[in-house]
Amino acid sequence: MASEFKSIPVIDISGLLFKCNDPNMIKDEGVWEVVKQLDKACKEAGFFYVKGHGIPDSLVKEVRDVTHKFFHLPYEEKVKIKMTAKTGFRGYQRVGENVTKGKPDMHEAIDCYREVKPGMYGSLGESLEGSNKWPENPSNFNSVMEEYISLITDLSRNIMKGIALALGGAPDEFGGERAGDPFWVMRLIGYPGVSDCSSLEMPENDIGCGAHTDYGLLTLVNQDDEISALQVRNCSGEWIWAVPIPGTFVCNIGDMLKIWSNGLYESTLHRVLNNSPKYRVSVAFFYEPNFDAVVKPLEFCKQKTGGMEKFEKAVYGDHLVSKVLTNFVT
Ligand SMILES: N=C(N)NCCCC[C@H](N)C(=O)O
Ligand SMILES: O=C(O)CCC(=O)C(=O)O
Ligand SMILES: [Fe+2]
Repeated sequence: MASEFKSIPVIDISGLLFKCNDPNMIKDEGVWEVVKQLDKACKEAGFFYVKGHGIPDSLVKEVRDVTHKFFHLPYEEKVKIKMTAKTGFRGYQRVGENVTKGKPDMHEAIDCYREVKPGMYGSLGESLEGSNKWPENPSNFNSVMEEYISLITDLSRNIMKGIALALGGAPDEFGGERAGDPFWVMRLIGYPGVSDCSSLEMPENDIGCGAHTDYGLLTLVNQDDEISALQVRNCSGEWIWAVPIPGTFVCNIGDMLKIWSNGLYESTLHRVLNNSPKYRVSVAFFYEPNFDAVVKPLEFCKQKTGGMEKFEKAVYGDHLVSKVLTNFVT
């Protein structure tokens, strides 16, 4: 259970990154300094900022810039890459199309998933079969995103090595059949500001994205500077702002890591409210288990948490598909 945290910790992970490909990483003091902070943050909040992550600020900013440019285009242009069941749920959705707990969210988005080839995961993966629909406009969209996905995938894998150590496992605990061939999801999200909302004929709703937990392992959010919108719930039910800190990603634990850790780390509820007059963009990257991973509490986590399995086993792909299929009004 998340504690009564009042703010979200900031962790400089450079000490972990220096050594994360070194077979002797577990002997390194700098690594353990980071691991200690990860453990505390994952236990207390399930959320933390990372700085010293090594992805150039210019690329991180460019990803948001091209996303702003896309959402600024007229609807006719955006709908050219419309998301439907036929596109494997990849592509553009307009404001109000995504629903959380039965309520339309005040955001538009492009949903992207790692490619799923026909038949790749049998019936488990069928509804997500397809490849991403990149817009032609802005013209550098595709190349910027491909570079970003490659770097942020590596970064996520390395943070997971630190989290594996923090749980008391080996650095590669989340390799192999667990997450050695990680699935990923990326959502490019645009939240209209308050003044823009009134011009849209939408049911009144100031919730950019309703309260939810993320589905997989680890989420990294790249959010616009200056607008506070993301909120995280602590154990007293207070909503704590994840105020933007330039040069950082906001990271949080997903449902599959909650199961693997037998609840040692939890996937914390969060939501988005854009009450500012400015249009806000965020790009959420979800680093996930292998699509067909069978997820059940790790033995050493079970031992640390009273010896009983607190959660039923899950198949990651099943969990994802069941969420995706209920996220849209069709
Ligand atoms: N892949 C992830 N985690 N996406 C998060 C979206 C959360 C909102 C969604 N409508 C829901 O109800 O889950
Ligand atoms: O926009 C944000 O800051 C977070 C979005 C989010 O929580 C999600 O897409 O899962
Ligand atoms: Fe989320």
